[in-house]
Amino acid sequence: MKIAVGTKNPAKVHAVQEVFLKMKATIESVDVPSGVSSQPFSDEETVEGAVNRAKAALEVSNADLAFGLEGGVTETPGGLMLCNWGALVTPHEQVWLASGAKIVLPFEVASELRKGKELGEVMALLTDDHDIRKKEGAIGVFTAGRVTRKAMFLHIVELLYGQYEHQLKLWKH
Ligand SMILES: O=P(O)(O)OP(=O)(O)OP(=O)(O)OC[C@H]1O[C@@H](n2cnc3c(O)ncnc32)[C@H](O)[C@@H]1O
Ligand SMILES: [Mg+2]
Repeated sequence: MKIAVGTKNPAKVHAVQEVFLKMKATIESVDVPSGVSSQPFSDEETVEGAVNRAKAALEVSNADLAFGLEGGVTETPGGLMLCNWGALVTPHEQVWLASGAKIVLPFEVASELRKGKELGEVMALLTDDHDIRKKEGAIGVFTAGRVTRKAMFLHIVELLYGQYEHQLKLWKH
């Protein structure tokens, strides 16, 4: 089985690799456009980015399954929240969706984003680590390392592949 993932970001690629570790699968990571702004600002825009990435990854790789994973933020009554979405697409044009855990961003971080800065930039300045988005990410920093960006995406990939497996079981009956 060949699986594609529409990003080169190791926090996302490693999440997919870990889920398929015990299966005979080859994972191909491909750099594809999200087709949305570099800092998505709603659940709708973030999920659209995930679907675009998955479809583009499938197209360039000819894989059996393709994942698109996208990070963004969304305004809520409790404040600006981190939001993450994943999409799984098949060559039969089926699409499954799943979202990740959400936390409210600290006010200072939220206000920088509302001024138009990207979360990646803000987090790089805050942590003095240019590559923080490829490592524990904002969610890791603000949860004292308990839930890293990879762990959060791993959960999304499990939710996606689990839905696909459930569908396969129904077809066999
Ligand atoms: O290479 P890609 O796959 O694009 O990986 P990315 O880190 O840019 O991730 P997204 O495009 O999905 O995220 C959209 C924006 O939010 C930033 N971002 C999202 N989650 C983050 C996190 O946990 N820590 C730091 N930056 C994050 C990211 O740098 C972008 O500016
Ligand atoms: Mg990006």
